[in-house]
Amino acid sequence: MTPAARVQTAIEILDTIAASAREGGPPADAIVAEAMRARRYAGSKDRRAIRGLVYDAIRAIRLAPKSGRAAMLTLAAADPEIAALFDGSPYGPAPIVGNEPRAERGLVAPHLMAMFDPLIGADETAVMLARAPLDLRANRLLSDRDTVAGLFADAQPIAGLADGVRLPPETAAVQDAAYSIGLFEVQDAASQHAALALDAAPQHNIVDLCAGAGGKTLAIAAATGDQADILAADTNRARLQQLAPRAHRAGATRIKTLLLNPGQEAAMLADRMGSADRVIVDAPCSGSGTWRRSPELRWRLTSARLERHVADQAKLFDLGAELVAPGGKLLYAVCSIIAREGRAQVDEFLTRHPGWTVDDGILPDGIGRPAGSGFLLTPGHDGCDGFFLARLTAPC
Ligand SMILES: C[S@@+](CC[C@H](N)C(=O)[O-])C[C@H]1O[C@@H](n2cnc3c(N)ncnc32)[C@H](O)[C@@H]1O
Repeated sequence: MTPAARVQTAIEILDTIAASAREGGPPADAIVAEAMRARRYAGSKDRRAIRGLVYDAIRAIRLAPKSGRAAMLTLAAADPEIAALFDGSPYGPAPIVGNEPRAERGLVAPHLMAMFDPLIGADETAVMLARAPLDLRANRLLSDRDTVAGLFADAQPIAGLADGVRLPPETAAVQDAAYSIGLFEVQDAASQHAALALDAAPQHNIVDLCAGAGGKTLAIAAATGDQADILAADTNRARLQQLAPRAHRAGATRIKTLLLNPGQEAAMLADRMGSADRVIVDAPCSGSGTWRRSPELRWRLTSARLERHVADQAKLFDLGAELVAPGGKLLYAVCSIIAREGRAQVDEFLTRHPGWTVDDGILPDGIGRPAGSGFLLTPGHDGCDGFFLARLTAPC
């Protein structure tokens, strides 16, 4: 492909990504992968270049652009080499005419920035779109950190995580044979901290209420030596279905799954009420803590979607509390740096549930910062995804 044809391809892919962000369709990664499959003629250099242009544009622009061309013109305005490729050559983009509209640069709309947790200052926003490293969790059921670190060049231990291994961005770790036999999982340090903050022990009866594909479920199984009984529930069949094969690969044998029907969650969990020693609610959220990895989530964040998340989080927080045995613990987690999804949810929970108390010291020393009644992990302070965590103890 010519360099101009790569730019035109990036424009077409950005058109699809922007439409999908507006309509709540598939994520950017899936769209890019599909676009590459459809363009078999593109070589590996072409693919790398196109992917680079697409993600540079997504990182640069704060809202879903009106068109892929408007997005690429924003990059062209700052990069004469890209501007020169708007040359009207075959398969390339048409020449730039007059005052063609460009997409606006920036992190997110100002009204959304105003909702960030007060701990998020300019130092944090500067790194919220930086490329993230690839974090692994050595699976202690089958391996250990030194063995996993030894598989990769430039592997570093992650501070505060006995099983954490950090690799340079885009290391093809999952292509290593050790992955296919369960020696490690790909898991950001913040998610590893979240699983450990549950304070689970081998004798515990645990519910993971929003288990998804089981990232944290598996970390909890490993932390308890595969001795705890874990119920992994979720309303999303496609995600939950991934858990059984993942558990099998990881050597985790005591995880049961439960597919919940939306609206009937409490009824379907009726026999578990008041009986769990530990419950984790890793609630659906804006994903604003993961913009380094999924920068296009910014384009999906509207006030209406945020309101829906906040309402769902409060409902799941309450349902999680109903499941906890007297004196048991509930971990509330969101991969978000928006205060309403984090510290405000805990404040409101405590008003609705007098008698519950907040646990301190749920993270290793030096990791995270107190944020209201919980803790906030951030890319700038902790070098991991943004995550809000709070652990609460039920009255006896
Ligand atoms: C942040 S994700 C969970 C990620 C997962 N815990 C992990 O570590 O990989 C939130 C999950 O909540 C699930 N969810 C949304 N509404 C739910 C509900 N009403 N009941 C249970 N799960 C729900 C979503 O399907 C999604 O998988």
